[in-house]
Amino acid sequence: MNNPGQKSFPVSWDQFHRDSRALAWRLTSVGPFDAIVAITRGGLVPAAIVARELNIRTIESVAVKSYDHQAQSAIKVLKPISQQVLDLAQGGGKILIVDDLVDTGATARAVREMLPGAHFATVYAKPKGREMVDTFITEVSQDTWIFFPWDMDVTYAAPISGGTD
Ligand SMILES: O=P(O)(O)OC[C@H]1O[C@H](OP(=O)(O)OP(=O)(O)O)[C@H](O)[C@@H]1O
Ligand SMILES: Nc1nc2[nH]cnc2c(=O)[nH]1
Ligand SMILES: [Mg+2]
Repeated sequence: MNNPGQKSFPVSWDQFHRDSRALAWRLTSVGPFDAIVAITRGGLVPAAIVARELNIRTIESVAVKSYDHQAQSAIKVLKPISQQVLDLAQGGGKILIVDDLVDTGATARAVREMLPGAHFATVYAKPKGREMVDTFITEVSQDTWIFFPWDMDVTYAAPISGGTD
């Protein structure tokens, strides 16, 4: 659930797929890329969609945890980027880092430090973190909580005019 006073922006699977495809389209003018690094867990789904669209077969993950539910805590690197992908970047390979969203930018900053020359892309961006991202599709306000389709279920909605059916 979102915090009181916070707006919510629920995203369906269809919309997420469309927005991730739009991100892939935008990235066609930046690539080609030799590898994708997905920031788990939220970056895994857009990374798969972008990889399919841009025909990228080398996909690495980095596990960074910055939130317990909606409370932000210190950044923890639970799984670093493999030496193979770091070597690829060192040797001049073009790396694309993908995440679902940037909020404060703390996660993006931490991963950018691991791969300074990489291109950083997210589907959604909030103003505080926008500067950390090279390419994104949709900006939402800082006081909005984005609900992703994998965090939601189909449920009853009361009529706009009130009542129960
Ligand atoms: O810009 P920031 O303020 O750092 O927030 C953005 C990060 O927060 C969420 O991940 P989270 O750490 O909640 O983990 P998850 O991807 O496993 O849900 C989201 O997927 C981003 O990775
Ligand atoms: N699901 C979700 N995770 C986040 N992590 C940081 N901001 C957000 C957000 O708006 N939605
Ligand atoms: Mg994440």
